[in-house]
Amino acid sequence: MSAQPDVESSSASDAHEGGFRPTFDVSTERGGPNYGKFVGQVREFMDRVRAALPSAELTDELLADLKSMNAKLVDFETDEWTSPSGTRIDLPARGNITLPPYDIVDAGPDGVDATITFTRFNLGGNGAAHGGFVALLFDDLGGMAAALNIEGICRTAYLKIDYRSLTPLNSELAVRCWVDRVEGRKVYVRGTLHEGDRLCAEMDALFIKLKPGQP
Ligand SMILES: CCCCCCCCCC(=O)SCCNC(=O)CCNC(=O)[C@H](O)C(C)(C)COP(=O)(O)OP(=O)(O)OC[C@H]1O[C@@H](n2cnc3c(N)ncnc32)[C@H](O)[C@@H]1OP(=O)(O)O
Repeated sequence: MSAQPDVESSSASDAHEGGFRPTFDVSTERGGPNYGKFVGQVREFMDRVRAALPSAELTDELLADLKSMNAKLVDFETDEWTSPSGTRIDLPARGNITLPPYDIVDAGPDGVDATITFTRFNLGGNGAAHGGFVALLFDDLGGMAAALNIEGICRTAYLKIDYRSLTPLNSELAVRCWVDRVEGRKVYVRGTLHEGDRLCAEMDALFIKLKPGQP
């Protein structure tokens, strides 16, 4: 972990008055020391499923394995504030398997710099990344840039992506998000995604600072 956003810690039992919790229990321990490797295996599995043409026998075998693994997790469900998948700030994308596994290079009020390598799971068509994953990447990192700039929690009001050139798989890309201007509760955020010098996509987004208790 080189430069993760400075998210304050709060007790999981803190009331948040029905609103988006402004602080949450960050953790580098939940799920154990091998939780990152576990997430890595989950991500590799999703890549391999996307890429594979399994035999009928292998599909049946994997189906049984997956039923067994799902059954093991049933009794360990927890809320979003304490699940390591989303709060493990030492892991790519906070360990959140929903997100592309970006790595934060630098994050602060001036903006967020990160790297991302899209893989087979992120395939859109004909070898390029799906535009929805590009938007997801920008939504999360744009929201982070907004939150760090205003020191408050925001929600996305709009998110506009210009896809300037194809976004490749299996190549490390640089993503940057920064606050362009703040007008009251309105936080205008811009972003870029590059492969080397080549611009793949740009973001223009509006995030709204939530009022106390606002969900
Ligand atoms: C460190 C961890 C970082 C984690 C980052 C995670 C980022 C993830 C972010 C998300 O994905 S959030 C989920 C997607 N977004 C939503 O579900 C939001 C759904 N919409 C809402 O909840 C409300 O519409 C919203 C909070 C965005 C705004 O409602 P409000 O009642 O708080 O504000 P209001 O409608 O009064 O608008 C405030 C100002 O923004 C303006 N505005 C709102 N929506 C707009 C819009 N879409 N376009 C342009 N302007 C807009 C509005 O005109 C007004 O301008 P003025 O102050 O000048 O009058």
